Amino acid sequence: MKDFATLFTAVDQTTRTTRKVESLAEFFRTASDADKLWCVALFSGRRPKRVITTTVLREWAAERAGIPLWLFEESYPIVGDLAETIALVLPPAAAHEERPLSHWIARLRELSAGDDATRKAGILAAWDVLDRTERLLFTKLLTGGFRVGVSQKLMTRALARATGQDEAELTHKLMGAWTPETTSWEALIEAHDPSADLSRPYPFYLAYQLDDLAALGSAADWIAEWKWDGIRGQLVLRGGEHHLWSRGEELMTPRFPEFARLIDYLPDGTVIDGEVLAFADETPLPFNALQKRIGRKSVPRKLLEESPVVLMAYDLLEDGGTDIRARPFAERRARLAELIGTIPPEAPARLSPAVTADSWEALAVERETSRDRNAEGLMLKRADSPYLAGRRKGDWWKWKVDPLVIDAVMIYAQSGSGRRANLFTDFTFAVWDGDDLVPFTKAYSGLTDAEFRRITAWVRRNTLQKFGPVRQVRPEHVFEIAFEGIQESPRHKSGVALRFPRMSRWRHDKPIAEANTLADLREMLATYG
Ligand SMILES: Nc1ncnc2c1ncn2[C@@H]1O[C@H](COP(=O)(O)OP(=O)(O)OP(=O)(O)O)[C@@H](O)[C@H]1O
Repeated sequence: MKDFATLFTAVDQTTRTTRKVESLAEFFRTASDADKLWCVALFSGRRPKRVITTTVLREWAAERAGIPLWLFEESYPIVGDLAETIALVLPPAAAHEERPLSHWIARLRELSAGDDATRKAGILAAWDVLDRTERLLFTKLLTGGFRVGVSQKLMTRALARATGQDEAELTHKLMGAWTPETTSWEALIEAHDPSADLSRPYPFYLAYQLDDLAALGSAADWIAEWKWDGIRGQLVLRGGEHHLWSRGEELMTPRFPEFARLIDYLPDGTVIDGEVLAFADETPLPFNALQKRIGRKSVPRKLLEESPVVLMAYDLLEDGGTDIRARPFAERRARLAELIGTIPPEAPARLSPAVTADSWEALAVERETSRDRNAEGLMLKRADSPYLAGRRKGDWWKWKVDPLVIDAVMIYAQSGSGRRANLFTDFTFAVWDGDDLVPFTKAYSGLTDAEFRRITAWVRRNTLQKFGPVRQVRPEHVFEIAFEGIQESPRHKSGVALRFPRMSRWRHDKPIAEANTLADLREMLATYG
């Protein structure tokens, strides 16, 4: 795994995006197909299952290093990373065995099937023949944690460079339910038979916050819709099956079993983009109703009755098995209206209606009624635009009524006091600045008691380091932080201070790479500060 270790060191030691892309592209040009496939998998969040708990691993590492456990425990906070601590305390390897990355991952799988004694012997034997960086990587993979400062987007850019394929096309190929166990490099990247994974979604198109209405030109070139307060979903109907994807590339199908009925009404080869919305008596319900159904794997009957959902459909990406994303939005929408028009009202799909007004002023008046409809404002979409991949400025704008929210990553947690002393309730949040997470606010309130209990259990299992009462946690969860105002502040590292920040939503649907950036905060400061 020497070449993968070299790649890891190269991307770990630079913050420069161009260098990272070059190193990754070099790996993709030279490694074997099996190793390239695993590299893509690891950098797109598809990690092998955890083989062993970190507690047991610490004991074995201390034992192998010939040091008492307390000394290992003392070293860990100084190094800051468990796999790195282990790599440092172990005695130098007696021999070196050069095997590819895919070999060591296959070995992990064998070990996870064995009993404790087999695992221990296998892990110690591996540590004995790997050099320091290779051990670090092997150990990271053992504990199921492989986090490096390389986003999926960067990895895809490097892959595009190495293969000569189009980046957006590759983004699409890498989506879906594949794992290195279920596919090959040839099938995934080179041959790419679309029927190989019938569930594969298209990359979601994401919007920007509207900053300058005047720059949009004539209102006649735009289609406005309500910005629904639900969760984004892409419904894929192919091969007689249905799949519902979240924008975080998570399959939500079992959580929303009611959408199975749509197979009876919509033709095979239909892919719809829309909002999953709690909905009763032809009226959207507040987000709370939907919240109850998020974060559970399956849904009891009672909840299905209490919180019924619809797919508020707003775009058609595939029609009769043909990718129609390049067609103008107005045309895709007209076809979507035709399809939805054939569905009886008891089936859970509606067309997101256009909000019509003959000028921006008239539309602004309509927008003021958003809250009464349980909508968050308006979405403006250019009528002749194609459906693009990812967040691109120009064709989709969010025009919210309450724009002061930011999606941030939780990085520190502290327990509360009094009644809440046994719960973690005080959190520090960060936004991205390049590849770094920069803390910018604390928040204490806004979650339900059940959510506080859940996050508390998670914090206990995912503490990276303790600083007195404060725990640094694995950056894994995104929360929407709502606030009343934003000001410049030289006292804060981020340069901004928020008024009355609170957690307005746990964004289970967002991966951390999608959290907001320091640049977004600064833009808010310029507009609302
Ligand atoms: N009519 C609509 N058309 C498109 N997106 C809509 C619509 N109504 C609600 N949405 C939601 O708005 C989101 C678009 O905003 P954006 O792409 O920035 O995602 P986001 O960061 O999740 O937005 P937010 O945090 O504001 O909900 C979509 O992901 C979708 O869930």
